[in-house]
Amino acid sequence: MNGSSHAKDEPLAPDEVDAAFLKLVDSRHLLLAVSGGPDSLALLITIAGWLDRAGRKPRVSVATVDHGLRAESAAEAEAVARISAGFGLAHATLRWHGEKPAHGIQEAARAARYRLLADHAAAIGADCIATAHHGDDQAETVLMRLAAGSGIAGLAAMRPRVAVAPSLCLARPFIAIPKARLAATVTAAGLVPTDDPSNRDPTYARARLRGSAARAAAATLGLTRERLVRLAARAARADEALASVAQAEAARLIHPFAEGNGGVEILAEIFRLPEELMLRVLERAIAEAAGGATSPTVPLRLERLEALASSLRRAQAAGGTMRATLAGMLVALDAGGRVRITPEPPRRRGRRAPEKPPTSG
Ligand SMILES: Nc1ncnc2c1ncn2[C@@H]1O[C@H](COP(=O)(O)OP(=O)(O)OP(=O)(O)O)[C@@H](O)[C@H]1O
Repeated sequence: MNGSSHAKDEPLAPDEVDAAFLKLVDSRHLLLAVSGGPDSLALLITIAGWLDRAGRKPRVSVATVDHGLRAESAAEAEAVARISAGFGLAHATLRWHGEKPAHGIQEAARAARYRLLADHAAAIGADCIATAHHGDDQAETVLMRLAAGSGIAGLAAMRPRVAVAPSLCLARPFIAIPKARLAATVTAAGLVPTDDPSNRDPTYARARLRGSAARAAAATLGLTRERLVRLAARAARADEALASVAQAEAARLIHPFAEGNGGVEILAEIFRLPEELMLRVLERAIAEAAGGATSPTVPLRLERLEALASSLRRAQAAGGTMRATLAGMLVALDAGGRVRITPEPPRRRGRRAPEKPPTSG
């Protein structure tokens, strides 16, 4: 599936397509996110072929988001609508009507795009959105995460399939497939994709990384797309295993804090866990204390979590107590080694103190 045994400009073969869509067979209704660019047109073309071959066929619909940022965008959405109709697939154009910010337009457009797609999925009863993120996107993401010194979860980069809401998943069937193979698939089908000039704008981080300097540096180190994609898959595998053990440990060690106002208590056994599991249980406890969530919803910076965990360990080893704040939560270690996490009391107006570093006592 990494395309290594295929020429780089070879269209996707049916068995590669079937392997890519394997994780989507249990979906009831798929919503394809198709911009009209080469990657997502390949998604449209190959899924149509796959539907002809597949035993169990999910219902498939298509949507194009018209961000209204370029003069051609309406015509591009119409072109996708026509191609979809040619394959017998329902298509909707979703327009971004909200206020457009002067700065950070790409980020705002992206957030609007995912919101419009999720709302449309709910409206038509789709249980999964499929995008055409590919191996080149994945390799870039892994490179950025490496450069940022990310942990295992970060190095796993974009997952082939994730739950984004209780009844909605986001699937990326092409995540291990080179971009050139997608373009070749579109060309072989005789279709002409649209060209989005913002993909080459050097002011955007992702596009910047596509710059020749970064690619050359990565190639010198042997960081090929194929290897980076493989690293992400292996990191995802390790991350899933760690997440499932962490979930079991969290269920065992985290309990509601009876006296408090929605806080939680972690049993002292947390200090016997390996560091990585301790961090994950701590993160989950903070998320639960923050909103009763069963999975972490508060994105915490790994460095801050690591600093908190090491302060807690030091204080516990010395038999002391400790208080610290993190992400609006008060974290308190008692002399018995229990860690209680409660929402920080509201600060007095006009006296917003900087977040306190951990203090041990
Ligand atoms: N206007 C659009 N309408 C529908 N789907 C889109 C649109 N733009 C992008 N997509 C979907 O999102 C995928 C990724 O697109 P792109 O690489 O441009 O996203 P991005 O801006 O880099 O952000 P991210 O990768 O985080 O989604 C595309 O392959 C396509 O499936």
